Amino acid sequence: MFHTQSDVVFIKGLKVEAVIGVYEWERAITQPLLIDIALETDISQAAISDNVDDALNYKAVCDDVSEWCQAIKAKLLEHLAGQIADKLLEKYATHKVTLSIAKPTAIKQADAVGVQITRHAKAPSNDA
Ligand SMILES: Nc1nc2c(c(=O)[nH]1)N=C([C@H](O)[C@@H](O)CO)CN2
Repeated sequence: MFHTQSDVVFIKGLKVEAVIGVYEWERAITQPLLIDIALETDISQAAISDNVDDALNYKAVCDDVSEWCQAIKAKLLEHLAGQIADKLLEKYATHKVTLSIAKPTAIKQADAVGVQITRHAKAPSNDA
């Protein structure tokens, strides 16, 4: 489908404590993650109705993403970001997700390190 609108629901600086990392010592602790999410969606119905049931609910997204990060216990940020983007596209009314996940305490000499990815919903197939 071709999307002409470019409305976005966003979340900035979502803080999650989770098991993350490739080294053995990292598997035994939790570390802070800072997550930014932009979900492209059509907000026009919610803008008219003023009803949260018509909106892509950012509180629900925050709760889900926190739970998924803690459950996945990924080694690489790349794996975690890919899994979360796929789940958001599957569960929510969004056709494009941009997600960045930072580890603010991983590298002493850096404010933060991390990854940013953009994923699109698969186009519906024409197979009957
Ligand atoms: N591109 C990546 N590089 C690294 C990652 C990662 O997830 N993606 N992870 C680590 C370690 O877990 C690191 O955070 C420990 O300081 C190293 N490089």
